Amino acid sequence: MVLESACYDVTIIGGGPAGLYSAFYSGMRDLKTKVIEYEEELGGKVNVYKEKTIWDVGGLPPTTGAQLISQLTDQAFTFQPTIVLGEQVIDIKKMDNGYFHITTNKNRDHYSKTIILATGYGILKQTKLNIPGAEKFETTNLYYAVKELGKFRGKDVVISGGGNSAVDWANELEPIAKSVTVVHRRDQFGGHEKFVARMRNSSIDILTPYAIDDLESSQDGTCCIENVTLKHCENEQCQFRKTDAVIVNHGYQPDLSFLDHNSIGLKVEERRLRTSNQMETDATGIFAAGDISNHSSSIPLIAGTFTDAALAVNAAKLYIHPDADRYARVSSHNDRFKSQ
Ligand SMILES: Cc1cc2nc3c(=O)[nH]c(=O)nc-3n(C[C@H](O)[C@H](O)[C@H](O)COP(=O)(O)OP(=O)(O)OC[C@H]3O[C@@H](n4cnc5c(N)ncnc54)[C@H](O)[C@@H]3O)c2cc1C
Repeated sequence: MVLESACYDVTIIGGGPAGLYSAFYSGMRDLKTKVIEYEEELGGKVNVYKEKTIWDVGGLPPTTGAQLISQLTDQAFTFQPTIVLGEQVIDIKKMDNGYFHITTNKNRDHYSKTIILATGYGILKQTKLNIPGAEKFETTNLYYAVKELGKFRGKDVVISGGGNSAVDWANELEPIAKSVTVVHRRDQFGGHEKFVARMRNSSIDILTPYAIDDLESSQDGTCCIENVTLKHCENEQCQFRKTDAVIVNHGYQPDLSFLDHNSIGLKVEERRLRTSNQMETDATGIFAAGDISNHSSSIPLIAGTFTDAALAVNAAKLYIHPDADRYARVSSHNDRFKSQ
């Protein structure tokens, strides 16, 4: 028997942009709210690009990832939700009274009338370089994320990868590094056309179709990479680069295993959850927002998470209180702000 006082109206799983905005919006709708996040910090994927400039959130001047996290977190705390950090949700069950029982890897139990899944593509593990012994350089000059741009000032940097991240980091580093070489298996790059064009028209040395084949350690006993061997993917000819830092952006292997084996009817298709345009999943009482949600208008960008979050919270409100207003009122008319 679960005490009503231990039960939340809404439990949001994931503390990235979708989860943080859901927490704010849920407070606006006067719902008792909890956020459960696996990492020890809020912000979701934005934590991997804290120093990158984000240009495409409406109404915000170009903002760093760190600033965006700070502002989203402040906003999420407006109505004092309960925040649980460092816990991975591993199971969700529906109880006889219709409430949800959520279990985490810390053997803790959480109870909720509704759930908003804001897990992104899941817990992210970076795809590592497939070269024996590469891991020993991770404490020196092999990077899977750029947390501090200043570290690369005046350095010869090799970036491996051809997606958004590789292109963005190449452009961000070009003005401050001594040299930037981008190595990619294909001739085509992902990301916004404008940023790919900027990379191609800069001093960045682009090598395609090449891949890193070997890392050579320095002789001074510091366990740093000093040279990289780059192999042509078709004719296998090699090029060599002296380097101070290697950045690898080969994407992520996401862990969404708790949804793969769920007993409540959630359907995962290509690592995303099928949702209606009101953010309902296939399991009644469970809604989704952000990158995890797959609906006809979904867009895997920060701006898209905000609309999803508002829709998911409104749907959760109606699920608990069918007579409630369908939408929250304009924020300046919202009763909750009269006391702020
Ligand atoms: C390098 C890079 C650059 C980007 N640049 C931009 C940009 O410039 N502009 C833009 O609009 N978008 C950008 N994006 C995309 C943007 O970051 C995502 O669209 C956004 O973060 C999605 O937010 P989300 O809350 O849905 O998911 P996420 O940010 O992925 O957050 C999900 C959270 O859920 C947690 N979680 C997952 N599973 C569990 C579990 N079982 N239990 C507990 N917690 C769990 C995760 O730890 C994570 O913190 C970029 C993405 C990357 C990778």
